[in-house]
Amino acid sequence: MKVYPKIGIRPVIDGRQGGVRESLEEQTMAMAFAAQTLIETHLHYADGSPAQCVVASTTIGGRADAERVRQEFLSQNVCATLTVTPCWCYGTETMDLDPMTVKAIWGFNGTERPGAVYLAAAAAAATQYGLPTFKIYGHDVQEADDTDIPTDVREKLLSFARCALVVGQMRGKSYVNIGACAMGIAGSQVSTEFFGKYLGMGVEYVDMTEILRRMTLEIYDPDEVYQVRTWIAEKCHEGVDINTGKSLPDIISRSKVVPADEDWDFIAKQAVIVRDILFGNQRLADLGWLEEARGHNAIAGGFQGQRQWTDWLPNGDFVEAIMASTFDWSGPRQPTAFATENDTLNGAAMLFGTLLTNRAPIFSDVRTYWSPEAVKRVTGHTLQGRAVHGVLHLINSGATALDATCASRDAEGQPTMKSFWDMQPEDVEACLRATDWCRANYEYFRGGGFSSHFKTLAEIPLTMIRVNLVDGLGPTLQLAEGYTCVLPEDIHQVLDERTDKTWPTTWFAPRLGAPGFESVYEVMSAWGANHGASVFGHVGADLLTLASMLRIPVTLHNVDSSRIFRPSSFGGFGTKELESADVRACQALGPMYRG
Ligand SMILES: C[C@H](O)[C@@H](O)[C@@H](O)C(=O)CO
Ligand SMILES: [Mn+2]
Repeated sequence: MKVYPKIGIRPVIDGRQGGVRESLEEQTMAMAFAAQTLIETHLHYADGSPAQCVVASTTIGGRADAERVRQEFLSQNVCATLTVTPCWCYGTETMDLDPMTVKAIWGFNGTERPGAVYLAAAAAAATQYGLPTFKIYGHDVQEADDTDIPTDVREKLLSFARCALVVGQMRGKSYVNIGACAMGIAGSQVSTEFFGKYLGMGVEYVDMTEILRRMTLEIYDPDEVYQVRTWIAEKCHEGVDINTGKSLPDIISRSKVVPADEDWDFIAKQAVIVRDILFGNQRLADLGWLEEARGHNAIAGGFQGQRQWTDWLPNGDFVEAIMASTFDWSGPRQPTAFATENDTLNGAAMLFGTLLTNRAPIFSDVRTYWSPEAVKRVTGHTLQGRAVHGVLHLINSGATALDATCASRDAEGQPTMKSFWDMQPEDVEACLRATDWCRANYEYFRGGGFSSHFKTLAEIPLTMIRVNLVDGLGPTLQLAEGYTCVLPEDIHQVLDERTDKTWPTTWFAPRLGAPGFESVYEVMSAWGANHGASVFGHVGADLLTLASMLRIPVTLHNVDSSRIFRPSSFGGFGTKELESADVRACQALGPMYRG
């Protein structure tokens, strides 16, 4: 039975019996239950289940109560605690001292009993003790009997809980590393220290030959493979074949060992097998393959592909695109952060984005900066609207979710990218109709295969994310909030056909103005690697909060300082230069799972 990571809610109280404690019991518990209701009715786990909290059975008036509650939480997989109080309490005698929980304290802003004073005292202790804690305190004084949660407090409670549940969902799970390093991409050289010490995850190593072993020994559900093959035939429409008419060198024609008309058969098996490697499949146990049935405890993964696979076998683009999407042949289901070229750091960025938003991730090369001048020169078109300052061409074969077509429609009929549990059959059909599957470019992919091909059809808010490893500093995060842009079809064609025209394209314009965001060109220049992972919405503030929980400094972002929500102790490293304070706080704290 799955024990979901939970938010443990700790109602803390002035322990003085004989009047004070008794007079506060009801209000204190009411705060705890109000916070529980807010979180459980607004947040979801990645599998669509409602978020879960566990409220302490008693108020906490001192260390004995605190320990009793800690014991209660032990069996509940509590990854974070939210301490709530309307009054003065005794800081270190009641605070959560567990180094492995993410912490916040909500001090009620009511002046009859000073909840703010406990908040400040406990936060000071947390700073002294190296237990980073988020402070939550309403802007306006409330009546003591007011059980409503003010909007500013709601937003911080939800942001804290949303990010804390991302931390909890990653903890104990695996990045499944299928293959090795792709084409010398440093992010493709997996760091067990990063995944282990910063995310609390394990790395599972699976050689690409495992896919061939399972194909050869038929370690897959033949009925499902048939279902996939049938679905592909019905739903995956082939696009242009740029190999047609080309006299390919002998080295290429000799390299393609799967006949072209059998590529989809091969790919259907590959898709089922890769999913089974990550998550397991009870059907394999029915077929006698007990070990394979258990999977590798994945929450994310990546496939090397290039080049030792794709130089002779059909590529993994279909597998990667479908894994990242909110649906497959069985209908809507949870998307997976699954990195092409096994770029593990972009896989981590995909994971952060999809767990924070419960939307599908987009994996892209940050391929080209198109200045307005260059677009004018080659097309005669003047970029307008959100593209007016130039655009970044986000494009990569493989792991771009088909949701990025933006063919899905929200309740108002507007283009969007949805959570899988909101995907309607017509959304799935629309995403598939907006995608065609082009034969792989044999010059790149000698083994053939098919690549998803589409363009993002709408202007939506988008946040692009990157995790980098910086020697001497460790992991860092970059993010850029902005918008996708829709270029006139003829203009898109000209620009798209100058590069790999058989892959998915998203035109992206980062929001300018913040330091490092002086121009679209500057954003690309500052970006830490060839890849970026993007998700629907402007989620930069939550990414900053999540990064601070993981002690990963953010070295590029365009989030207004008023939206930044980090543990109060980060302010102890300075309040003027927030970026350097962030770096120093993360360095001082070190990774959460430092062993
Ligand atoms: C097909 C090519 O090798 C691409 O995979 C390559 O240009 C990249 O995407 C590099 O990130
Ligand atoms: Mn790439």
